[in-house]
Amino acid sequence: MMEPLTIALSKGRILPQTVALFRRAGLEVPEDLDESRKLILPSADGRLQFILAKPVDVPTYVEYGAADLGVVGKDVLLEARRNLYELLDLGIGRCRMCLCGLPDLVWRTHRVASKYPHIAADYFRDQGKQVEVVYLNGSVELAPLVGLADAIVDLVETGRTLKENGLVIHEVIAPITTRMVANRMSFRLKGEAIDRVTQALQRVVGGGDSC
Ligand SMILES: Nc1ncnc2c1ncn2[C@@H]1O[C@H](COP(=O)(O)OP(=O)(O)OP(=O)(O)O)[C@@H](O)[C@H]1O
Ligand SMILES: O=P(O)(O)OC[C@H]1O[C@H](OP(=O)(O)OP(=O)(O)O)[C@H](O)[C@@H]1O
Repeated sequence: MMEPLTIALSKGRILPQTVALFRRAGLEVPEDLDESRKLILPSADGRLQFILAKPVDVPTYVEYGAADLGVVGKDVLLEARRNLYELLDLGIGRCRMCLCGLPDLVWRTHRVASKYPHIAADYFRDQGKQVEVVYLNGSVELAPLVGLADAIVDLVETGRTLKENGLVIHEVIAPITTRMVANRMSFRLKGEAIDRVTQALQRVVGGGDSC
C-alpha cells in the first residue's frame, strides 16, 4: 500500500465548503471530519490523510512537508509568503482584501490596523505612503472608531461588519478565494497522487482556475 497523501485543511469558516467540494469531486472524506475533535483523519480507502489546522498554520505544515497539500485562503498565503506551489483556485471563501475607514478618511495618527501586517505594509509601500501598521488579531473594524488607527486593511465579504460600524471601503487591494497549495518536494515525488486530487477538484470548481 502506498503512503497516503497528507492534506492540511483549514479549520473554521471554510471547512464545511472544503469538505463539500472534496465530496463532489469524488474524493473520500471521513464521515465525521467536521464534527470530530480528531486532528488526523485517514480516508477509508487509505489514499488520503487529512490534518486539521488553524488557517494561518496551513502554509507552515505544507512548506515543511508535514502535509503534501494544503487548502487555505489567498489572504493567508499573501501574508505568510511561504515557498509553496499554488495549484488550484477552489472558488470558495470568496471575499476581498480592502483598505477601509470612516467615509471621510483623514490621516491623523498615520496608523493602519490589520491582521495582515505584510499585506498592509506592501500596499502602502507600493503607494509610496508612510504609515505605521499596527497588528491586531481580530475585530479590526474597532480600531478607526476609537482612534487606534486612521484606517484598516481587512477582509470584506458581505460588507455587513463595515456597515454596522459606519465604515466604508476606500480601495479594493486584492480579490481573495481559497487555494490548494503543494509542498515543492511532494509535487515532484508524489506527482501522480497529487494530479489525481487536483484534476478531480478542477472538474468541480465553479469558475475556479488552475494556477
Ligand atoms: N467574511 C470573511 N471573513 C474572513 N475570512 C473570510 C471571509 N470570507 C471568506 N474568508 C476566508 O476564510 C478563511 C478562514 O477564515 P476564518 O475566520 O475561519 O479563520 P481565521 O481568520 O483564522 O479565524 P480565527 O482567527 O477566528 O480562528 C480566511 O482566511 C479567508 O480566506
Ligand atoms: O463583510 P462581512 O461579511 O461582514 O465579513 C467581514 C468580516 O469577517 C471577518 O471577521 P471574522 O468574522 O473572521 O471575525 P474577526 O474580526 O474576529 O477576525 C473579517 O475580518 C471582517 O471583520
